Amino acid sequence: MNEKSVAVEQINVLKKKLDAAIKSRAAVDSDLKAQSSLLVQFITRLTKLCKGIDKELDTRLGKLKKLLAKGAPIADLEQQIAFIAKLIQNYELKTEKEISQLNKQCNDTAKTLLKINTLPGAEKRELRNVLKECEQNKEALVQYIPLVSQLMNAYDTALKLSPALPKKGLLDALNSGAASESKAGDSKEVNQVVLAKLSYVIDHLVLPEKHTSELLKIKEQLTHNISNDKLMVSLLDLFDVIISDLQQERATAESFLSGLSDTLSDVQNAINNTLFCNKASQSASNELNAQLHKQVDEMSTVVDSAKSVSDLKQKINKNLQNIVKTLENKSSSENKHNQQIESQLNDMTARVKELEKQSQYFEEQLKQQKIKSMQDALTKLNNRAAFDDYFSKQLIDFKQQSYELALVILDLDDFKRINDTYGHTAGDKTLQVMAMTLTKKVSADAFIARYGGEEFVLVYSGVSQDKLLQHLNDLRKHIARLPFKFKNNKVSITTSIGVTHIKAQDNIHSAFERADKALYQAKDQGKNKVVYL
Ligand SMILES: Nc1nc2c(ncn2[C@@H]2O[C@H](COP(=O)(O)OP(=O)(O)OP(=O)(O)O)[C@@H](O)[C@H]2O)c(=O)[nH]1
Repeated sequence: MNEKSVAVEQINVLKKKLDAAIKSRAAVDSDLKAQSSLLVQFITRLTKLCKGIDKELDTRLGKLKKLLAKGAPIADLEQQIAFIAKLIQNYELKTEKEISQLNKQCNDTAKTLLKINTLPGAEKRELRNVLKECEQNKEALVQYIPLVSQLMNAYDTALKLSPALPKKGLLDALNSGAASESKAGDSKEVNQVVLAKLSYVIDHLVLPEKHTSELLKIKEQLTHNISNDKLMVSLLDLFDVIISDLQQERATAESFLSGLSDTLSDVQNAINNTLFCNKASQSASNELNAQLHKQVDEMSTVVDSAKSVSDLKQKINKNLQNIVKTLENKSSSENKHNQQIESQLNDMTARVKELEKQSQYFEEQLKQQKIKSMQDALTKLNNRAAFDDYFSKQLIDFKQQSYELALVILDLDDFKRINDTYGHTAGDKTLQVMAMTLTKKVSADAFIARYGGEEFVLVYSGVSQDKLLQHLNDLRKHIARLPFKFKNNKVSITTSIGVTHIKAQDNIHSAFERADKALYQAKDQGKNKVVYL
C-alpha cells in the first residue's frame, strides 16, 4: 500500500468519526431541546401555581423561563435556580408558621362556637370534626379549606339562631324582618331569629312567680306559626309584664328607702332629744343637789342659832320639810326624765323592728331572685350558671384532696325531630319529663343541671368508673323505655351519654371538652350509647 492510499483510508476513518460525532451532537441537541421545552413547560406550570404567593418568586420564575427559552448559558440558569431554591425554602418556613397559626385559629374558633348552646347538633358535630382534624397536623394550607368552610357554616348558623351572638337588638331584627318581608319567603326565616331570641329572653327572665303563667302563655304563642303582627303583640305583652314588674319593684324599693330614711331621721332626732334631755335633767339634778347641800348646811346654822329646844325643834322641822320637798322634786324630775327616755326607746325599737321586717322581706326577695337566676325556668332544674358555679367549686375541692369526681353530659337523640314532627310544646314536655326522670333516678347527692337546649349535665362524687357506667347504662335504658305519646303515636326517646372522671391537670374547660368528646363519640357510634373517656 502506497502513502496515498494510506492517507485516503485515514481520511475515510476520520470522516466516519466526524459523521458519528455530528450525529451524536444532533442527538444531544435534540435531547437538550426536548428537555428544555419540558423544563419551560414545568416552569410555566410552576409559575401559574405559585402566582401571587410571593412577588419575588413570580419575577424569578419569569426570568428563568425567558433564559431557558433563549438558551442562555448553564451558569446563568444555575444562578436563577439557586435564587428560586432559596425563595422556596423561605416560603416553606413561612407556610409552616402560617399552618400552625391557622391550626390554632381553627381550633380556638371551633371551641368558642361549641360553647353556644343553641347551635344545632349537626353543626356541633362538624365543629367537633374540625377539632379532631386539627389534632392531625396538616402539611398544606389548602387542607384547611374544608375546615374553614365548616367553621363558617357553624358561625353563620350561630348568627342566625343564637340569641347570645347577634350584635343587633330585637328592634333591628324586627326591622330587618320587615324589610325582608317584601322578599318572598324571607319573613318566616327572620321570624325564627326573633322567636329564638324571644324564647331565650323569656327562659332567662327572673320575674316573680305570679308572672310565670303570663310568660308561659306568651312563649306558647311564639311556638305557633305566628305572623309578624301577632309577634309584635306578643312582644308588647312581654314588655308589659317586664315593665309592670319593674314598676312594682321600684315602688317597693322606694317605699323601703323612704321608710328607712324616715326611721333614720327619727332615730337621730330621738338621740338628739335624749342628749338634750340628759343635759337639762343633769343641770336640774345639779341644781337640786346644790339646794340639798345648802339646806343641810343651813341645819347646822339653825342648830347653832336655836335659843331653846322648842325653837330648835320648830326650825329643824321647817328645814326637814324643805329637804323632803327638794328630794320629792328630785325624784319626780328623775322619774319624768326616765319616762321620757323609756318612751323614746320604745318608739325607736318599734321603728327599728318595722325596718327589720322590711329588710327581711327584701332579703327573701333577693334570695328568691338568686335561686331563680340559677334555675332553668322550663324544667326547674339547676341551669348552666348554677352548673358553672357548682363545678368550679368542686374542682377547687378536688385539687385540695383528690377524689373520684365525674362529669356526665346527657343529650337527647334526634330531639329536633320531636319538635318538627309533634311541635315545640311536645318538645318542652319531653324536656320536663326528662328532668323529672333524672331527679327521680339519679342519686340525691349527684348534681343535675340543664346545660341548655336538650343537653343535661350530671356531676358525681366518689363513684368509680365501673359503677358509674353501670348506673348510666341503666338510666339510658330506663329513658329509652319511657312511654311517650304524642298525637296518638307511641314515641321512644333515647339519649347519648358522654362521661369522664376529672384528672389532676384538668380545668373546667378541659374536663367539659373530654366529656363532650365522649358524647360526640356516643352519637357517632349510632346514638343511645354511653361512652367513657
Ligand atoms: N321544645 C324545645 N326545643 C328546644 C329547646 N331548646 C332547644 N330546642 C331544640 O332542640 C333541637 C336540637 O336539635 P339538634 O341540636 O339538631 O340535635 P338533635 O336533633 O337532638 O340531634 P342529635 O343531637 O344529633 O341527636 C333544636 O331544634 C332546638 O330548637 C327548648 O327549650 N324547647
